[in-house]
Amino acid sequence: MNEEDALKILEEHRRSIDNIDAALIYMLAERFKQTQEVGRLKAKAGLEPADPAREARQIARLRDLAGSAALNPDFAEKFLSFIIREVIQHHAHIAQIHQEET
Ligand SMILES: C=C(O[C@@H]1C=C(C(=O)O)C=C[C@H]1O)C(=O)O
Repeated sequence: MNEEDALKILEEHRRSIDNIDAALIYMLAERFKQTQEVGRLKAKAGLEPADPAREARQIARLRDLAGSAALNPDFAEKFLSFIIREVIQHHAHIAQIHQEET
């Protein structure tokens, strides 16, 4: 294959990759909207920011889904754990603000 043809194909792949990246950003934004609400709810009710039992269930489920989607389950776990760590930090921050206000 010559370079010109290869560059055309590369461009098509990259257009699709850009669409997927945009979808990921929108999906993450929606997820964080929900988790921020959960953080406020937990702060008001005095619940802990983290719920390790729920996380274990989510990780087991996503590892399973990853396996059937031909995605590396270790990567799926790392990715979800990274997001959850960030969410828990947000929850701890929301709880701290709530405590200072009451
Ligand atoms: C969102 C929650 O809070 C935390 C964050 C989670 C998540 O981002 O999915 C899951 C469990 C909790 O550690 C929750 O309890 O549902």
